[in-house]
This record gives sequence, structure tokens and C-alpha cells, in this order.
Amino acid sequence: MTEIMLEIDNVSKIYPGRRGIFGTSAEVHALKNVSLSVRKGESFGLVGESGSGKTTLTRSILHLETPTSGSIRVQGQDLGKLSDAELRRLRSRVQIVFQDPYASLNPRMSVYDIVTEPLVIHHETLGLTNRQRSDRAAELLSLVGMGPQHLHRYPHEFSGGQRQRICIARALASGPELLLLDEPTSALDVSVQAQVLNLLCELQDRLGLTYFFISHDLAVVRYLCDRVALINRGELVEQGDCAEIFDAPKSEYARMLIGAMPEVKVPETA
Ligand SMILES: Nc1ncnc2c1ncn2[C@@H]1O[C@H](COP(=O)(O)OP(=O)(O)OP(=O)(O)O)[C@@H](O)[C@H]1O
Repeated sequence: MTEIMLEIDNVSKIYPGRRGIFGTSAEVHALKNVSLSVRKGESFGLVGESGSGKTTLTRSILHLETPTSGSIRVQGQDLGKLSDAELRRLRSRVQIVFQDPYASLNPRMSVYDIVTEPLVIHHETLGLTNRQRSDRAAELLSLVGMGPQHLHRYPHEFSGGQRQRICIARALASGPELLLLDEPTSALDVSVQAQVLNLLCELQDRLGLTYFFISHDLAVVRYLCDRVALINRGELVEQGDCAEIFDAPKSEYARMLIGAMPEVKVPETA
């Protein structure tokens, strides 16, 4: 039986209205009864336009938002029911790579400090000595195709693609099984995007990772993902195997998104 890595079960999130000088704004239903499951070892894409709820769902998986209703389970563990200590342990197994490698690296930290920071944060769970930490730092850089000579350099000395490799190395430091990839290539030059996507594919094969890939770009999702869910205004409108959705989209929303990709043929409406 296929092992389930991540299960989102009927999750809704309502943000209360905000009070301002012109009165209180309406509440926002950012997620409406979202259900999906991600199998161990697969790449699952979540695609939607700006404001569709992708960030809210991602933050909920990281337990940075609490759903208004529904549950989220990682390897069968319900995030809403874990103790603080259990949550800390789980956090070392779920990591995120953000969209913008320029904004997500502290310019005052060396590459060594950046990639070993999660080892310090998760010290209780991982328990590495200083020597093991330093070996691990070199190993992490090598995993993302960079040499140990870069460990004592600073983010401003690197290109966008190299910075994203450093972000990936940091995300891998605690030995996660599930990586949330939040538009990891959209801030990069087109020529570098393919290199980073190839690296992600290689790492997945090598380390048996599960990817939850958030994007508004169906072309990238088609390249990387096995299955995909399309989200519109907080609701999942379609989900299934990538090949099926690309070849025979059922919803108007899927047709619209696919139609916006010049290189993908859109089947006629039935
Ligand atoms: N803290 C908040 N308080 C109130 N409303 C919020 C909050 N965070 C998000 N929203 C609203 O929830 C909806 C979903 O936003 P979300 O950021 O999850 O979308 P998104 O798909 O990630 O968009 P983008 O691709 O632009 O990041 C939007 O209408 C947004 O304005």
C-alpha cells in the first residue's frame, strides 16, 4: 500500500475582518474544505493564481497558521494534536524552500552558519557534535553541487542560482522527508531555472524526498510533478495525475490556466 506523507483533510481557513478607519472589512475565506493527500516519494503540485490560498495552505502545513476547521496530518501525525516537543521533532522532517533566494538568506551570515543553523535549531533531535556539524555542512554543499571552499563566503558573493542552491542545502540540513517548494525557481533567470529544477529532481531520486510544489506556473509543474491540484479562491477545483489534467482538463479553470501556457495544447470544450 502506498504510504501517505501528507494528508490535508477538509481544511478551511477564515481570516477575521480587519478594523480600519473606514470600518471593518469582510472576513476572508482563504481556504474552503480543501482535501488532498501526497504520497511518499512523489512530487505534488499546487497551482493557483495570486490570492487563491496557496500561501495559507503552505503556512498551515508548517503549523504557522491554524486552520479554522479540518485537519493536517504528516506521516499520520495530526498537527493539531501534537505536543510542543512532538511538533519540534516533526519540524525537522518538514522544510521549506522559498521563492526569493535574495530575501531568504541573512546577508550577515556565512554559508557555513546558514546551512548549519537548522542543525543548531534541531540539536535536541539531531544531537550532532561540532565536528559532525562541520562535516555535514560540506556534505550539504556537495549535495547541491557546490564545493567546500564556499562555506566561508557570504550570500552577496553568489548568483541567484547559487543562492537558491544554498537555500536548498539549508532545507536539507535536518534530513527532512517532505520539502515544501514555494515557487523555488520563479525569481531566477530562465537559463538558471532548468538547472535548479534538474537539481531538485536529482535530489529527490537520491534522497527519496517528497515534494509539495507550490506554483502559479503550470509549465514547471508539468516538468516536475506526478500529480497536481488546482486551487481557485480557496477551493480545489481539480486534482489528479499531471498527464491526465494536462491532456483532458475537466474544469473551466484548468482550461484557462492551461490555455495561458503557449506550448501546451488545450483540448476543445466538450
Ligand atoms: N493574515 C491575513 N489576514 C487576512 N487575510 C489574509 C491573510 N493572509 C492572507 N489573506 C487573504 O487570504 C487569501 C489567500 O491568500 P494567500 O496569500 O494564501 O494566496 P496565494 O495563493 O498564496 O497568493 P500569492 O501567490 O499572491 O502569494 C487572499 O484573499 C489574502 O488577501
